Amino acid sequence: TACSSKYVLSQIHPMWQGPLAVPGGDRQSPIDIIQRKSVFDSELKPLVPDYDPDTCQQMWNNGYSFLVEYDDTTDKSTLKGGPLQDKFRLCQFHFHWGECNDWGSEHTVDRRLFPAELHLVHWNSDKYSLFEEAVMEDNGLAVIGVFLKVGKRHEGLQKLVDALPAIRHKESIVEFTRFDAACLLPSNIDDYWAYHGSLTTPPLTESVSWIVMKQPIEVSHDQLAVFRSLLFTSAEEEVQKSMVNNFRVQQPLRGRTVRSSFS
Ligand SMILES: N=Nc1ccc(S(N)(=O)=O)cc1
Ligand SMILES: [Zn+2]
Repeated sequence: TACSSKYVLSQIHPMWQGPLAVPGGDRQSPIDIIQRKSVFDSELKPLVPDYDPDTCQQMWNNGYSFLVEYDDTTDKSTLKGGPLQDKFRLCQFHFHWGECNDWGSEHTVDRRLFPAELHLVHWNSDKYSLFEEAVMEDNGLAVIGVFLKVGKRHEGLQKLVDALPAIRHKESIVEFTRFDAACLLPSNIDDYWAYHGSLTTPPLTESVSWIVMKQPIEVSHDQLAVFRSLLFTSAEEEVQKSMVNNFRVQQPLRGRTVRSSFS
């Protein structure tokens, strides 16, 4: 298959015929993180995620990825610390992945691609009252990126994998409760890179404080295969398209500095 050869992703996947770069955008995401060019910042504090599993509500297929959505009407599931000055509320998490294990992540580390990447999306509840407001503002959002690599089965992920067949098609939704998003974080959350960037899907707004974990989490080959059983297309459409390669290509750094919390 294309995955066996080192075939360059020359064709732009249908979903990316949209605006590949935002005109005038000079802090777009994702990026390649060049380790030797990142700058250690001793001021970076430990991250403090504090997630309440009771705020987990539903899981749905939005035609780009699948989202696990949290009740963000109160400060029950929050993130603070790290590079952040304010308190941020967890609103959803989702993933990006490839058609095979050779690629799929959005960020890369020294050009290394991972088979998938988790994004935990939070908005600044000290400054704004809705995600929709925060998404337009500088430092309105904080997204934690976690790389997935193929290895042992991830027990916490399995509850989520078991629910995926119920949302195969675009716009399908299923109740999904009592899920602790913290179980998807790596054991070491003190080592991360921090930089200012954007959403990686439309509206591509430059409002994100990115926090990319150094340590990947391990998931099994079979768990990733279930991600690939999802569809971009709704039940009504004649031609069904597998939901794979739902990642954006790396964007120019444009002079930004990537800070590291570790030396
Ligand atoms: N419209 N909401 C969005 C939220 C997060 C992201 S991402 N992939 O940057 O975390 C993209 C869009
Ligand atoms: Zn994402």
